[in-house]
Amino acid sequence: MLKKLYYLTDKGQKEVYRASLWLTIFELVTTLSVLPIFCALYEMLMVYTGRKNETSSLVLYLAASILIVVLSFLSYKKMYKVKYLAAGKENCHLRMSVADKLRKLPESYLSKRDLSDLTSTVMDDIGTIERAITNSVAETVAGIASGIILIIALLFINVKLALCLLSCLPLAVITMSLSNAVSGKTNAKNRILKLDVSESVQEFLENIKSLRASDTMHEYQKKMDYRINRIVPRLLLFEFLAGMCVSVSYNVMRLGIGFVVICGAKMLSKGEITPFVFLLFLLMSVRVYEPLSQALETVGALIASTVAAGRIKEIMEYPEMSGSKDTDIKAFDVEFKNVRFSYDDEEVLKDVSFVAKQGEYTALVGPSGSGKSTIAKLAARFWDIDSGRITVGGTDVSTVEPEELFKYFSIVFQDVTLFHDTIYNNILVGNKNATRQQVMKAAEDAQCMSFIDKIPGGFDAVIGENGHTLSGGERQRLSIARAFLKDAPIVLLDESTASLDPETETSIQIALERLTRNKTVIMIAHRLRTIEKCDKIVVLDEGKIVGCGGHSDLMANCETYKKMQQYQRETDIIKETMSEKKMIS
Ligand SMILES: Nc1ncnc2c1ncn2[C@@H]1O[C@H](COP(=O)(O)OP(=O)(O)OP(=O)(O)O)[C@@H](O)[C@H]1O
Repeated sequence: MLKKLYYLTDKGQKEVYRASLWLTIFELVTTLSVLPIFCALYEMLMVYTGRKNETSSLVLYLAASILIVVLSFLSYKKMYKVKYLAAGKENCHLRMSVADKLRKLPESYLSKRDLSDLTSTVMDDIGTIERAITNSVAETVAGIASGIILIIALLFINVKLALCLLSCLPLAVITMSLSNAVSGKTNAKNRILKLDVSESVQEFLENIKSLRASDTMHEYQKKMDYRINRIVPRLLLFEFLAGMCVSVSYNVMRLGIGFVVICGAKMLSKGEITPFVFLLFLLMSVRVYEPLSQALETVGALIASTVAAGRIKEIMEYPEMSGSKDTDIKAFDVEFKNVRFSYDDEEVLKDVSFVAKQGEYTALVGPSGSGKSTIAKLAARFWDIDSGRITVGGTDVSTVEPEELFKYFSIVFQDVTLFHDTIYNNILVGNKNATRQQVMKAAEDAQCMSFIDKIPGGFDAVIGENGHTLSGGERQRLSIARAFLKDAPIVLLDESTASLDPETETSIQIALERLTRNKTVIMIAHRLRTIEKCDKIVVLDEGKIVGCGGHSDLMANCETYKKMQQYQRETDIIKETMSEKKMIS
């Protein structure tokens, strides 16, 4: 059961149960530890009141006490070791499993989930599960088990007194269950609010430059303060209510001790029980509640951990994009046949059909939002399509495992993702088996050396989170270097030279020509100048293909393309006029 709930390994589950067993032994031994002292005191009292002649068993009680102390130490040590080792290992295993699963999930899932939300699941929810394994599971199991064993023992000694002791237990359990149910729901709501706060902080940090530039920093901070302040009273109320319910149920449960005192005194006066039994019950009543209170307390944390486990479950059970790993694609024409695709409910590609041939350049052009980047991503199976077929060398991409398919693609997107690592390792992402020489050659081909040479540390310089120490053009060149290193047969270029100055752009274009020779190239470019020589230009408008052919064909037959060319010329004239004015002034 635990294994299913917390995604434990077989070994992890066994270890948690072992820890629970050792803790139960510890609880029972701790409870028993008062017995030899009690018996010794009772015997001394008997001698003092003249009911017995001498204290014959004191040495025996002393030996029992020592044995109990040793047993209690050993069982606690064993429990501690097993529990913390298991929790550490399982935590590590779960994080790796979630990361592995996220890697296999389709973009359709990842794009729906907010980054803070996913981070919170990977960090906080797994942390909650680790705490549940470390602090709650063994405590709850041991609390309930040792509580039941002690109650059974007391029932054997005297049923009536034992029932007096337990009389308030159902009420305490109901109070605690209610509190747990309420705090479970409140906790879920609080998490949403906490997430909202962390999202707003993240958004603030990411957009700090834009906020400064637009002079809206103060207003934004006010909104953020509001979001943070909104959550504080809720959290305080939650803590207060949870604490109150716990203390009410403790006290309700402890009312049973009062009943034992009243009922026991009456029974003693009537001679129904001996003073020994009465005193034993008084002593045990206090002890019997310890494990039960502990179980009631930790069961709340366990319930809270099931919410976290539910979120992990959602990720772990989300269907992966499956497919064969044993594909041997030999030809690399990329073909779209009657492809329809929607993000959520909105259809963004409507019956798209075209072939990007191996050894040719196929350009995708069209107004912003017409679906160019979506087509490029679908070719590499970032999403699965609604209907139609996308094939690479005749193999339907939906039958190929995404990571296997990815081997055939080199991709340079507009939004470059870099890692907080060295320049060298960032290029190595393209092909982790490449030699240092190959990495350096790729960097040279992508025109990276001009800036790498100037950075202290060169290839081994760390470039910060997402390469924030580099300019847009430098980041883009690193991503092109990765593509060079990968040298895959299909190349997707999405505005790959958009952030480069004209001089670097020209030299990269030359290098890209070398990279893409004899390959299937699908390129997206807003500047039509860069695609006029392409073998095929696919013109898109609102998700439909409205023209397909060479530049001169399209100039003759495609209105959308003609209009785009006209806009491009007008933009070029405006730019030229502006730069002339700049030079004159
Ligand atoms: N992850 C997403 N979730 C929902 N809708 C999306 C997503 N990505 C893109 N879209 C929408 O799909 C449509 C096509 O987007 P796409 O990025 O493919 O267009 P594009 O032609 O490449 O645009 P641009 O030239 O501006 O980059 C747009 O309406 C866009 O808002």
